[in-house]
Amino acid sequence: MPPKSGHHRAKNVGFDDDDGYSDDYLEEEEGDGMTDEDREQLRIGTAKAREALDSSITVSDAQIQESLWHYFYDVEKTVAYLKNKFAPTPKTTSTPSKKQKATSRFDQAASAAGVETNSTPGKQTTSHAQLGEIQESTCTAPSLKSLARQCVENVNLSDSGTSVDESSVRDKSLYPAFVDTFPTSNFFWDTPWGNVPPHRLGEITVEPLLPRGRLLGGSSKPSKLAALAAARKRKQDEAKNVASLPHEHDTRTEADTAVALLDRLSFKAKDTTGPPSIPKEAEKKPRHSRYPTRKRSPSPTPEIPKTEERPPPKSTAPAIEFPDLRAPPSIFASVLCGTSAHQPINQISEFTSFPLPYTNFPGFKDANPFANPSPDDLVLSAQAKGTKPKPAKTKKSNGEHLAAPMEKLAVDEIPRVKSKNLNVVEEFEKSGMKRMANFVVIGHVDHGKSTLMGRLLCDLKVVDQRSLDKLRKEAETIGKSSFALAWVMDQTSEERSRGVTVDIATNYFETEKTRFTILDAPGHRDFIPNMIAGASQADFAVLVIDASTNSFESGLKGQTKEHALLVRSMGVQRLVVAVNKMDTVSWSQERFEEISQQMGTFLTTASFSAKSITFIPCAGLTGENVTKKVEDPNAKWYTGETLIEALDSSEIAKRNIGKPLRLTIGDVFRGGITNPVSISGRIDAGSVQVGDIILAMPANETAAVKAIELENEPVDWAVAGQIPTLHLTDIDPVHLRSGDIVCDPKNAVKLIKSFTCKILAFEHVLPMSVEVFRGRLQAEGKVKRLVAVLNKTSGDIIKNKPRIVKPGEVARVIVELDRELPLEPGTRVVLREGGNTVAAGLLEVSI
Ligand SMILES: Nc1nc2c(ncn2[C@@H]2O[C@H](COP(=O)(O)OP(=O)(O)OP(=O)(O)O)[C@@H](O)[C@H]2O)c(=O)[nH]1
Repeated sequence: MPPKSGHHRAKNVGFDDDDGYSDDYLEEEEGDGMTDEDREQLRIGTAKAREALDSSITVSDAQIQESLWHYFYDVEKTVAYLKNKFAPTPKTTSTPSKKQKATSRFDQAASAAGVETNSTPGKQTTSHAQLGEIQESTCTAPSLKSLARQCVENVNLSDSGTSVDESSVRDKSLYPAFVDTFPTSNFFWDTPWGNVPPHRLGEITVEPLLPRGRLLGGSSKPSKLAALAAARKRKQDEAKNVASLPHEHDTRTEADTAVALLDRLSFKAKDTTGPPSIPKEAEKKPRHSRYPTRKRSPSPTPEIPKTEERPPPKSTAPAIEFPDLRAPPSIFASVLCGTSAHQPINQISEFTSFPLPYTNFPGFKDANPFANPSPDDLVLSAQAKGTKPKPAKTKKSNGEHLAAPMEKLAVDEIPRVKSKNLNVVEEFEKSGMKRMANFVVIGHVDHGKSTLMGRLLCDLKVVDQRSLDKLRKEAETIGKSSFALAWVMDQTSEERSRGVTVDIATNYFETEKTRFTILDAPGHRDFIPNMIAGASQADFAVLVIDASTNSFESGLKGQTKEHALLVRSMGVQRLVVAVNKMDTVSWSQERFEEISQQMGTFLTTASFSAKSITFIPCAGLTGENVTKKVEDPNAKWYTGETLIEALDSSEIAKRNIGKPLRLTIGDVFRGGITNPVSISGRIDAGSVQVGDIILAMPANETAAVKAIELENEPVDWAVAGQIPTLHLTDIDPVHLRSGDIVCDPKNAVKLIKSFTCKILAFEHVLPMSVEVFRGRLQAEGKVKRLVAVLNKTSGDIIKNKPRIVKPGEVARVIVELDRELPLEPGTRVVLREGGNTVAAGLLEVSI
């Protein structure tokens, strides 16, 4: 028969079914929905309870019935409750008048460390409606099956330690000792995290005895039905246990059970070595006279005992240890280290470390992993045996050890580049190398000098066809296709864009007899100094003349004559005259002979020997008669040499290899990574080898020759007539300029300010201001005095102290410089005035 009333329904409600109830539903069922059977049981129970109660106890029927209702018409329970509740005995101090918030574990720990807790006094009334919340917070430890049952009944027991309203305490009389002596806040007090002793491990399968709310559904307040159902279930369990226990007192048995549990937990409230937070006042105040042996555990206001007064803890007696304020070790750390670093060794037990399954194996316990050498030790010892180090040499004392490097720091004059000390003259003779010739290409602007040299290099395969095709394409791009061959020599962007040679361009080729160095000079008058620099390095000259109509004539008025005179005044005796662009005049024999006659007359006037002059008709653009015979039918009249044959047959002046080093710097290169300072120039006399110390003049600074390159190949030495590149060390680049003289420090060039010079006059020469050129070396000066006019051939004096020297005359003059220059007898100099060359000559004597 299904229950009809709420009471019946509550009896059949399992805990698990309670989740579906709400307070609203409870209120609705608690109306006057009692059945007749309920009313009859209440009436009979009331009569029996009235009989059992003493007359001294004043209680109303309604109160009796209320109790019967709670105890499911159990008269005996009801009477016990009513006696306890309404007995005239004085009220105990079990309920503090002031409700204070209990001290949490943290606060107790803080108190133990001398930190006052911030207890917040306040009233907190716990009602039956709050039962679930309280129980949830205090009795959820799964290991305390029986304890949880107690918690269900002791609704006034809270973690906060706050006593509840007197009227609402209905079960306190049943378990007062437990309530007063074991606040759950201390339950885990002596249990370090991760080191729960086995006997305190919880049983996960414990049935929930309390109605759950909140997260598990339902109301946050436990329903009355749920509380009654729990109480009924507890009653049934008690009935089973009571049968096997002495029948002295039911509640006492329950309390003893709790005491036994506390003993197992090593909880000694009476022990003087107990937790310092236990106040003595609390020990003096028994909560319930019926169970006076149990003391309440920490009071709300713990008293901090003085450390010095506390006796030393007995190691044998289990005691509650207040945790250190420092954070306990993690499980991982506990497994690794076994225990906290600051825990006393004598307290290390099996509970202080996380037990691992294999730790109980006898083999593991007896194992001593550090008894034998480790694998690393074995390997190291084996290695030590295999490669025994040789006995160390006796080390020098510290003083000797430090003295050795100091000796290396000694300053000496030995160059860092070691010289091979070669006899260069012998090396040169033994080498059997081809004769070497440097020629300068001179002539008026645009007469075809660069084009002619480009043709020569291409025909001699110095420049391959692919490179030439590339140059042609690039020249076509900017509309200067006719300059493609000239670009073989003119390699700077400025020269290519302007179509004009600016500086000396150097290139190399060789024939069967000779290794040639080309010095392509600029034809424009603005670059005469550069032309002079090139001419100063030349053994002979190639004068290029444009055979086109009017070009030859304009050249005579321009740099054709000037260049010829300059090279002659600088010592050049051999001259090859290339009558160029013969294709433009259809290889006219008349034109060629006209030019040859006019130029021959002029050149002989300029002190060139007729037999030292060779005229070659050619066309550089087409390549006719450059390296191969001309095939044009109009040129049948010419049966002479080609240009290359004329070059190869040129006589070369004797080298002054055995004399002291004299090198005219043609160019200075700075900033290379491997070679920070390099110079190039013709060796006028002497030789140089790697490791030599040289002297730069007029800077008067020495340097070491680190390396030598000749025609882009490294060599050990170089001799007069060659134009090497010297890589230097131990000198600042500021001391090296184009035109300076590099010489042997032991036979240095002197610096002079005035000298006697035999000149060939190009213009009228008077005592006058002039610019003095020695190659690229240049200085302001003046013709101070005219000494004499000389015979061109014999050099005899024709006239002393002339007032003027006419063009074409040879004279001896005294030149004075504004600054000192490295000059010596035999040096070729050029005198220029206002951009015109007025004379060139040979330095005779320094004054
Ligand atoms: N028709 C013809 N033109 C030539 C010949 N040689 C050179 N040219 C042209 O003459 C022009 C000038 O030639 P370049 O070689 O630059 O003359 P350059 O004497 O080197 O000039 P600078 O070095 O500036 O003094 C170019 O346009 C050439 O194509 C030739 O044999 N025949």
